[in-house]
Amino acid sequence: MTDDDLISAAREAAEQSYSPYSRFPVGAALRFADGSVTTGTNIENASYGLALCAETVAVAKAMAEGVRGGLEAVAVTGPGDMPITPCGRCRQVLNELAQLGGTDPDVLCVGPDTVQRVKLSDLLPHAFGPASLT
Ligand SMILES: O=c1ccn([C@H]2C[C@H](O)[C@@H](CO)O2)c(=O)[nH]1
Repeated sequence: MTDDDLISAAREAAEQSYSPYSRFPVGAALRFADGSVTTGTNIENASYGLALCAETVAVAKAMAEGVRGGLEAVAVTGPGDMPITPCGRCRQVLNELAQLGGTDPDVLCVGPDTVQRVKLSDLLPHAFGPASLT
């Protein structure tokens, strides 16, 4: 699974977006050390503030299947002209899984023509996480 494959998986996930309110479909794909990939997309709600972001859905799917570590890379895609960077809540949710497994994943923020690669620790420096509670 190359980075391009991961980006394709995120774009494919966005095709299932339920975003009738924002009309802003987002896709996320998580790649793990064993080569497996878990995807997510944003799921909105008539009570607007209850929207679930694509990255959060992907992390929840993976953890509900028992995954607790090995997060190596994350790709996030959106419909706009700019690369999508995970929102603050999603950074925190991604950090939980990353810190649990002792990894600092690459986050591929995907735009129409460009991909910005950043470390999660650069998106969320000085993170509060499970290690903070020990
Ligand atoms: O990192 C982000 C930022 C936003 N969204 C979704 C939430 C909402 O459904 C839509 C517009 O904000 O995009 C995500 O899925 N991930």
